[in-house]
Amino acid sequence: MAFEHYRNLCAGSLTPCPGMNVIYGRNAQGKTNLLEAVWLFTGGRSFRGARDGELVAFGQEKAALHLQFYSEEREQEAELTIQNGRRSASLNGVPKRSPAELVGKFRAVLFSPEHLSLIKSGPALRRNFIDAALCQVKPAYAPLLSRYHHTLVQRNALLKDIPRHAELLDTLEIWDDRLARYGDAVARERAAYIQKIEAPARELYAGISENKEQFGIQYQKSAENLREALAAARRDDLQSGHTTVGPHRDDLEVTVDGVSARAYGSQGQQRSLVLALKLAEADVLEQEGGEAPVILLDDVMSELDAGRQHYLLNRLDGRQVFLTCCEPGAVKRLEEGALFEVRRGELYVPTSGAGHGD
Ligand SMILES: Nc1ncnc2c1ncn2[C@@H]1O[C@H](COP(=O)(O)OP(=O)(O)OP(=O)(O)O)[C@@H](O)[C@H]1O
Repeated sequence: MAFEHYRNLCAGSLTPCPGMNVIYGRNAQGKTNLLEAVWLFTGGRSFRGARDGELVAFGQEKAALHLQFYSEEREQEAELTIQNGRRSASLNGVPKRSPAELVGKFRAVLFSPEHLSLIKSGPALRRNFIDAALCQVKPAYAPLLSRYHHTLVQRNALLKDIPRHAELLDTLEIWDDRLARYGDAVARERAAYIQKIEAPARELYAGISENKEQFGIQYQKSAENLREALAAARRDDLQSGHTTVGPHRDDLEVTVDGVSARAYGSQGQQRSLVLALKLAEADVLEQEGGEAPVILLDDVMSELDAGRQHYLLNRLDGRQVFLTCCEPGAVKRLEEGALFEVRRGELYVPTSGAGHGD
């Protein structure tokens, strides 16, 4: 992996080992920037919600990233450049029309402290958890989801225009049909993914929690038949100026012993559930894609107690992991990994560590 003028990372490269790669350093040195750069090769956007233009180092015009990876049983390489507020990509020397065309090529699972509030946060984070995973499991899902969101934006604009232009009311039918078609497909894919993830997540949760609690997970649709629900909600939608039913309002319900983990789960239970869901995401990605995804753990170890840290590291044995932390000595076993220190945007390989790189 090589980078140039990416956020505070000036110019350098990282040669990781196939197992645990520990990227450590003090706060605000560039550790997360490095993981974010790796994540961009999944074809998605910055996991911090940054605009593309914000990824270019202050005072520079262009950022460049290069990644060599093994996928589809061969060595591949991808390049990303960010210039004029836009990302562009190439794969094995061939320019792509959009970076989204990289989706499904290089696959990764990201686990960061924000995910720890997955159970108790609002539904948007839970929908995002499903969508981010599903885009990689099934690359055709990404354009479907973006068609749904595009149609939703159009319908909402129309809902706001109709009170001033009554003649537009007839066109609402067309948008309802389109939204229902894409929306039903989005909800179907999400529900199928949740079904797939349930068994591995249940097994993982049993392993982490070491007791016999029953784990359950269910995709909750805001409407069974979206076309009918849109018609029924039309008056409300026209009044509020936005669409009140559809997959953008759906949620994910996680239960322990039959009761909502969000409403009743302890903080410990919620953390174990998130850990189980994230590890299950990696298992499903591997099952479906035939290859193990790369695991990106951003600053998550310090948020987990010793038992959960131990479980996580054991379960990830044999996978390629990139983990950021402030102090590798604080977590048992991390010092056995390849160590990379980040200091003010520069990458160093400590001479006493087991790490290697350039
Ligand atoms: N476009 C940019 N150009 C230059 N520097 C940037 C840019 N965007 C962010 N930074 C700098 O990157 C640094 C933050 O890096 P990063 O988020 O990777 O920190 P970190 O090492 O993960 O720290 P922590 O342990 O606190 O999470 C900040 O100093 C910030 O000012």
